[in-house]
Amino acid sequence: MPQQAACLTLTQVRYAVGSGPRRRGAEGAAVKEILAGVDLTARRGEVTALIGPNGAGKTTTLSCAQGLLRPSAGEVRLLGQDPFRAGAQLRARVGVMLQDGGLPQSVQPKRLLAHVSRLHRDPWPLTDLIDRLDLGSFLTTNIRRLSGGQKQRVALAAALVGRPELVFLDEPSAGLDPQSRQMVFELIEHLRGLGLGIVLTTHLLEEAQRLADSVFILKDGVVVRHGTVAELTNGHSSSHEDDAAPTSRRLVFASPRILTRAELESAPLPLELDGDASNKAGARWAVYGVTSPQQLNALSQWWEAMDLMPAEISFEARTLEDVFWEVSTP
Ligand SMILES: Nc1ncnc2c1ncn2[C@@H]1O[C@H](COP(=O)(O)OP(=O)(O)OP(=O)(O)O)[C@@H](O)[C@H]1O
Repeated sequence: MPQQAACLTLTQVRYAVGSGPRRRGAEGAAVKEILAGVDLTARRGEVTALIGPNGAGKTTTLSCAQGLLRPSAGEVRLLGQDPFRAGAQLRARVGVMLQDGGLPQSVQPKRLLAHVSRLHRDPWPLTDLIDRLDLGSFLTTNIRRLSGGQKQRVALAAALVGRPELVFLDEPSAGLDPQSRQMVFELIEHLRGLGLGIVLTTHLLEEAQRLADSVFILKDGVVVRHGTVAELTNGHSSSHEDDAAPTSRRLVFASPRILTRAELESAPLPLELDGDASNKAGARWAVYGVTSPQQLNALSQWWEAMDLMPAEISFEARTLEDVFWEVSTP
């Protein structure tokens, strides 16, 4: 498949507080580097997900990408322009949905959307947007009185009403119930089909795994891994830290009984409870880094030493969540 055109590129973007071009003269100011050289490309017709632990710099990256913050160094090109210097014309081509919604509180969604719609030359037909996001039942309720999930959907509608070429979504499905989340997923897939570039941050790794064409994992202000979900979960990352990426799948076994601390400590390879399971009879344990028959043998000897016959053994493909944990754990 031919590669889609880039709609956003960040090249070695740095952002520091307590320094920066305007404050260079302020001697002795403590400098905190929040972004330490972020490289990122987002393409039209693709969903690009930015994931990473709290404080990794995701929101700061989006703010630099949108031109809300001026990087201390590096380059941002948003639809071919520098977003920090660009005028209203560029802003009209970009939709932004902020993490806290950023909505006026004492307005009804209907009035807000009609107002935003009038600001654009070729707005999305409001009836269609209202239908797709199921806003009909609370269109005339003041935004202040809406639930968190309803506000999220209004914020998403406001970001889309101008038919942007690129949309930034900061945690678009945070706080949504499963039904609303599904609605938002379907809308994002629809937007991708229309050829929009979609850049989103999320803490929901299933969401990134399901939606994203391209994933960037940020940690301590740098991209530590990036690639498609398949590339990342197979251990092939396009990042410069490639060499450190493990290439194994994980082995999962079900233990017929609780494992003692001493038994866990004597395991030949790192062991973790699978998902949100607890250490009980029947619990599934994941073993990472099984890449050779020798390691499999060591594991088997460990089971023998503990007189433990697993109720189930399987190799499973790694998920984005596994990759995330590998990257985020110190
Ligand atoms: N203006 C500022 N002054 C000082 N520190 C800041 C400033 N802006 C952001 N930070 C710090 O920079 C780090 C990155 O913040 P950012 O909001 O970009 O992270 P994030 O990945 O979006 O986090 P979260 O997942 O919690 O939303 C945090 O430690 C934050 O406290």
